[in-house]
Amino acid sequence: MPITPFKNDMPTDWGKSENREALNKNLEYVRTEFGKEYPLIIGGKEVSKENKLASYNPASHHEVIGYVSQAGKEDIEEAITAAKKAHEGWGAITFLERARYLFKAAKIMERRKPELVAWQIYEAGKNWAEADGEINEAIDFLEMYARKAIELEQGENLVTIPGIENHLEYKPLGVGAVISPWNFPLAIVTGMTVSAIVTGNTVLLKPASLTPIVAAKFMEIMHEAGVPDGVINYIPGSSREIGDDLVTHRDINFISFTGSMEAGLHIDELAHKRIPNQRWVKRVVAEMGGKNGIVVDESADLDAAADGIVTSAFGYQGQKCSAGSRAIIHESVYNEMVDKIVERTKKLHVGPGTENNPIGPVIDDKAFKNINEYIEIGKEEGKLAFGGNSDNTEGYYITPTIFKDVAPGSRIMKEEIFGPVLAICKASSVEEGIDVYNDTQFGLTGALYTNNREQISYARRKMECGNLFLNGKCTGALVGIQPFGGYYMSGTGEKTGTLEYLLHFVQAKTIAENF
Ligand SMILES: NC(=O)c1ccc[n+]([C@@H]2O[C@H](COP(=O)([O-])OP(=O)(O)OC[C@H]3O[C@@H](n4cnc5c(N)ncnc54)[C@H](O)[C@@H]3O)[C@@H](O)[C@H]2O)c1
Ligand SMILES: N[C@@H](CCC=O)C(=O)O
Repeated sequence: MPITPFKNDMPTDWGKSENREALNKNLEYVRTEFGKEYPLIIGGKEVSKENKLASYNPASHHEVIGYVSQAGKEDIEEAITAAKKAHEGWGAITFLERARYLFKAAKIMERRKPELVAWQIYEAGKNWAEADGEINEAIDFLEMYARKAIELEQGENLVTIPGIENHLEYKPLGVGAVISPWNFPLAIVTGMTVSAIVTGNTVLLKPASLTPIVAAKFMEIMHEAGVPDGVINYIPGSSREIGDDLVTHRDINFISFTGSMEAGLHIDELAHKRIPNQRWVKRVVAEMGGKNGIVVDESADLDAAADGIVTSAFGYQGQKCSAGSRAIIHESVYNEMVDKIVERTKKLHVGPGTENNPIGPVIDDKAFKNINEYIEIGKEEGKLAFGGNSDNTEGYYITPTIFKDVAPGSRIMKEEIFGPVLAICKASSVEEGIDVYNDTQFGLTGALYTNNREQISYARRKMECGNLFLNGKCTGALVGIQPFGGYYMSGTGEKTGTLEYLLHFVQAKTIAENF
């Protein structure tokens, strides 16, 4: 079967009654699965532990979604042994053979989409579109990495000289750790894991403790796709208990991490400490946080800019690494823009994702407290223009909150809040606005709204971020269309979904045969 060109998976049309019915049926079905236990999976075997962690519904925090066995140090050893064994066969087959498992998994995911959307809604607190978009992204990663891996098969075209056959081929690194965040519990788990395995490596997957059940669903899909035992070992557990052992283990050759800057830097530092009998310099891929922003010029389409700002700031409650938590607005349209932003935000209803509310709960009690602390800081640093209320009696709800007249260097303009909080400040020109935009440690996503061509060219050169959007929102990058990944303290890596990203997980070997 010839492999067709890559195409992005399409969002579900919720206007169609059959799609709404399928989701409602699955919301009911998934509910009947609440409270189940999920074991570790090591070398294909289920390992149930006494130490279990409950995963809760953030929209209704007395509800347990399920219980997940927690890996201890001994399980890390077992999983590494299983992964090493599995690597003997998996690392030896071709890229094309491995890619076929990804194509198969993409089809299974597509078939199970309404169920996966339902799990996301319950465990991650997403609404329908956010949950659906994540399944699209996971499918896109499977389809894209499969195709990119096939490109690696032929190696590199080398200069030829008579009498010698020269060849460059790509070899896997061996066993690695995949450490994922909670906010994209399917898409990022899928992207990180399959990029590592399609290149011939075997992995230990440590999902985030807040969303391990969606990751268990990913494991089911990869199993159904026929991925051999031991290629992906599922080892949820406390990062405090097992994190350092995993990262420093002599036989872990690479760590693919996505999460906060703090954890990423800790892992990066630890991974590069010398260890006895070291055979590898570990590779660390660390995709980290952001403090993204949108700059608006007086020439911009102000309605489009207000739409973009509100969607970027409050989509998934601002819990995206790409969230646009700052708006930097030209002084001549400042008041008008603030009004437009507030007016749109007022219409965002807060409530559970099951009912498809635009704003759902934040992920847990810790996030709820942290975001509320930032709201208190915001009251000192700016003027509250909207929101500022929260209620955690049933779920962890925070109204989308807007601060205006915030000074450029203030904390809410520089620190990642990871919640529904938008800081707005004034600039006297786009150039000044871009300077303010650039004034953070991060460099993940950014946007400029303007109708001035010179400013567009200026932003192309000067806005320091991995993903720049011109006259568009700064969230929702699509695989293959806007390959994703940041500058500075936002990440070390190449863009996700690309051939270069796959090169993180291989080493090149040249072979010269003289005739
Ligand atoms: N750049 C990106 O592509 C991207 C994508 C999604 C999320 N993020 C970032 O992730 C963060 C939110 O996710 P989070 O709260 O899950 O992040 P986090 O750093 O708390 O946790 C991420 C993962 O790392 C593990 N971990 C934490 N400390 C560890 C340690 N010492 N050793 C080993 N593992 C450890 C966690 O258990 C979890 O699995 C935000 O900062 C967000 O911006 C970035
Ligand atoms: N890739 C996603 C963000 C992932 C991080 O949380 C976006 O583009 O919005």
